[in-house]
Amino acid sequence: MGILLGVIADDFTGATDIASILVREGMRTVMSIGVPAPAFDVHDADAVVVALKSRTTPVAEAVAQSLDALTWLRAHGAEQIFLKYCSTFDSTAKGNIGPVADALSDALDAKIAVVCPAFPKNGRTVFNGHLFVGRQLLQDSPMKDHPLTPMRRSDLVSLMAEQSAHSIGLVPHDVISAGDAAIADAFGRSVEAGQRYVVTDAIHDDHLRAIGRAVCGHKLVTGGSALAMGLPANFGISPRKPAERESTSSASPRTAILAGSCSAATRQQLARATALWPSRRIDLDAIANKRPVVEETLSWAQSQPAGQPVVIYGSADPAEVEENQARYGAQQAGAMMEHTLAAIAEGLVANGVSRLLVAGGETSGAVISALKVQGLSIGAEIAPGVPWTTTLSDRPLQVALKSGNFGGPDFFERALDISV
Ligand SMILES: Nc1ncnc2c1ncn2[C@@H]1O[C@H](COP(=O)(O)OP(=O)(O)OP(=O)(O)O)[C@@H](O)[C@H]1O
Ligand SMILES: O=C(O)[C@@H](O)C(=O)CO
Repeated sequence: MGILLGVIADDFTGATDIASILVREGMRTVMSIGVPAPAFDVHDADAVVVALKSRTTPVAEAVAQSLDALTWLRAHGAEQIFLKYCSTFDSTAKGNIGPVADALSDALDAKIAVVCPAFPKNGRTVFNGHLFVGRQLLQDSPMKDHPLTPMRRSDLVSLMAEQSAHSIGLVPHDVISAGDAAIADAFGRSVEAGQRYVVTDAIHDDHLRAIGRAVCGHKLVTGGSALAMGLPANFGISPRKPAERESTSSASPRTAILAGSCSAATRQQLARATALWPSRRIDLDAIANKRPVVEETLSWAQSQPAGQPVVIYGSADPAEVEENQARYGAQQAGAMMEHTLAAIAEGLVANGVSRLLVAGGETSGAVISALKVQGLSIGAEIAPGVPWTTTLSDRPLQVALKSGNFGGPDFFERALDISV
């Protein structure tokens, strides 16, 4: 028997985010880093999540990678495809959400697909087509200062219309609240009007579950991870009990926290972590000036007490990020920091670190790729959208990939209290 649901995620943290929701809702789920290799073991999975690093790559590359993932997922029986993007609709001026959705819907001959990044438990809601982060419109939230995908508008219909070749509709909250029949009618009208996509409002989880029921049978679904909570039921699968939370034993594995995310949430979490544990800041100028940053950081980490995590971060506030970007270019500044953190991760693992917490989607992509991880199994949830995972490899590592904006101020402390 093949898999039921195939997920194409545009970054690695987003992939673990949706995988943990599918697991919680009862789906046996495996996550592949990149398009699975021929030997990738699907076991008896109901869902496979393919984690790509396609959020900020050139459009053609993102489309090609996503189509490769689609080919693999369909060959393995996927009945429905979910394109997972960020709950803050992170995209560049050229995409990549629209062009990838267009390519997937063309390949699937999908007449309609919803667009719904809402994740109410993490404060992301869609109201009259506008995306909110907490009480702020997306464009007023800290996402306006994101180093790679600054989001300076909030109207999802026009954001999607700019990126896609197709016309876009909106199913507002009153229709969503009116229930399944009203939503199905609205979708039918959108198809008749020739709209390929419908942005759906969603303010709380019940809305997402209703939309989930309404997309039963859609070949393509697009959205944030929370929209996936309603999908397993369409395949006759019901939720499982959440994994038990236990304290880790006193013999904790050697642990490192690596942060490249510059989000307000990560910087707040780092403020606490650096007050608790040995920490070291990575300076972008030092990297640019070819100082031996990786070697120096590794030897510093080796000299720290083994029983405590080490905290290594490049994260900076918006003013400093802006200065760095003016000096080196946004892409180059990001790439220099990502490569450096990835090389540090490789060295740490070689030196015996076996538990890694990584903050930031691009950063996680760089770290996990450098460690040549091929897949992850999903464990206990630390915070909504952030599970512990174990690498599928001969020497398994415990890894948590935290989306920049996820988790409360005590995220890192909580994570270390929860067993994988
Ligand atoms: N001091 C710095 N100056 C400039 N860029 C930086 C600096 N520190 C980190 N960066 C870059 O900022 C980017 C942060 O993106 P990343 O996806 O890792 O975090 P995020 O966007 O907060 O997380 P998510 O995508 O999960 O929301 C990375 O490319 C990182 O290398
Ligand atoms: O949807 C989210 O916010 C996250 O899963 C993510 O994609 C951040 O990179």
